[in-house]
Amino acid sequence: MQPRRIVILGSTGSIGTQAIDVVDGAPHRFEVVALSAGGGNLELLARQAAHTGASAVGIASGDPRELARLIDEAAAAAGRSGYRPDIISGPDASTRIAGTPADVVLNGITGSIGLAPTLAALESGATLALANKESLIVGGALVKAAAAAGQIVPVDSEHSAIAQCLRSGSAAEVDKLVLTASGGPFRGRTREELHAVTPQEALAHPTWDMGLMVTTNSATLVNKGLEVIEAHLLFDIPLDRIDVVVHPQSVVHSMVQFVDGSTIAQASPPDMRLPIALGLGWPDRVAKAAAPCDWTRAATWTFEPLDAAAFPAVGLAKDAAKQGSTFPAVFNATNEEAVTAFHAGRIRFTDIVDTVDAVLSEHPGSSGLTVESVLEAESWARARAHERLALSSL
Ligand SMILES: NC(=O)C1=CN([C@@H]2O[C@H](COP(=O)(O)OP(=O)(O)OC[C@H]3O[C@@H](n4cnc5c(N)ncnc54)[C@H](OP(=O)(O)O)[C@@H]3O)[C@@H](O)[C@H]2O)C=CC1
Ligand SMILES: CC(=O)[C@@H](O)[C@H](O)COP(=O)(O)O
Ligand SMILES: [Mn+2]
Repeated sequence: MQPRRIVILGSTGSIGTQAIDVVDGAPHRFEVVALSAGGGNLELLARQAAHTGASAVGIASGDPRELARLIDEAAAAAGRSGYRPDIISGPDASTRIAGTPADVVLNGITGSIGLAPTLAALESGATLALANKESLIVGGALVKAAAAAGQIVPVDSEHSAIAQCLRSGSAAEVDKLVLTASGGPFRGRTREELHAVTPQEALAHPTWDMGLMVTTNSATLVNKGLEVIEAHLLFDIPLDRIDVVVHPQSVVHSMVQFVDGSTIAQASPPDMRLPIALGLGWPDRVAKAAAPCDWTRAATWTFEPLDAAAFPAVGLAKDAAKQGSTFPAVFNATNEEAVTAFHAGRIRFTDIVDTVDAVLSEHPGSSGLTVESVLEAESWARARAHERLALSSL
């Protein structure tokens, strides 16, 4: 059997680098044909290109001649002298790279900037292994309409877990989806105790090592809010039948409760290489993608309710999804701006979700959902967030 041709968007990030690990571990199953990144780490991208032999490499910003020079250097060091991939540069580089002929496109870009690449990957006919949850959430019905049945395979750990649990029952037998949340680094704190937490503390995730945006979103529980919308869109389950439970160990990645009272859960130590490998190989598993649970050692798994007073983000996200149209895009875009302001030291931690709440409550909505209306709502939300954040003080 020929190896599957894989495109990796966001190859220099947490998801992207782990995807290359997965490919390295199963060279008979996968080959990388194209890579893209933002351009913030040209050295790493050049080494990845020389290592994988990808035929095309894209960057959103940065000097393409410098990238070519670094690739030459990295290729010589890797014993691949003369290797010269096509280099594509500019804001639409990942969208163009997403159209490279391939079997699977992994979207590991951060943020709603991933929407156009997601749509381009779907248009190409390849399977879309989706880590970039934001593109599905902001694009909503647009992304779903662009996807053939089964064309989107979730990589997000909770949704990969649910997809695995759903193999044991039909959609009509599902009572509830139950998403687990680690609770983040501030689990157990009151709202008052959250005001003064620092960016450094927010980035100390208890169980996962991830990029800055998703790690911060885990600390505010915005990530879980986004994931409830993501589950609703991926699995067509109504929002009021999607619950969140706090599970600090991050070993049970989510569960499906069936109508007869049975619950099927997926468990494995927290390691994204498992859902990435399943996303690339779907529906087949990749042997030894990650270490399994060690059943010879004592272990305790705990579950507790979410404290919605201290962490209102999940409720806000559900409300935004119920309002529909461009509300989820406004939720996400405002959050992206507020997280950036928090890490720049301009606002307090609790201002992040308060700003999302305030901007959502001002949003007039949009009569239809098109790429243009999403982009317009996002730029309205980003501008409105900036106005509000300028008024916030530490
Ligand atoms: N990390 C994880 O374990 C998990 C992540 N996810 C989701 O996966 C996505 C990626 O997360 P993560 O890997 O942590 O993020 P990182 O911040 O680690 O990586 C983001 C990647 O996106 C690239 N990028 C940034 N801007 C652009 C752009 N304009 N065009 C193309 N590429 C761009 C970056 O390139 P560069 O930095 O080189 O400029 C980098 O390669 C997010 O949606 C996240 O929510 C979901 C579940 C788990
Ligand atoms: C690994 C993964 O899928 C992340 O999205 C994870 O869910 C973050 O953990 P919490 O949001 O549960 O803290
Ligand atoms: Mn997740």
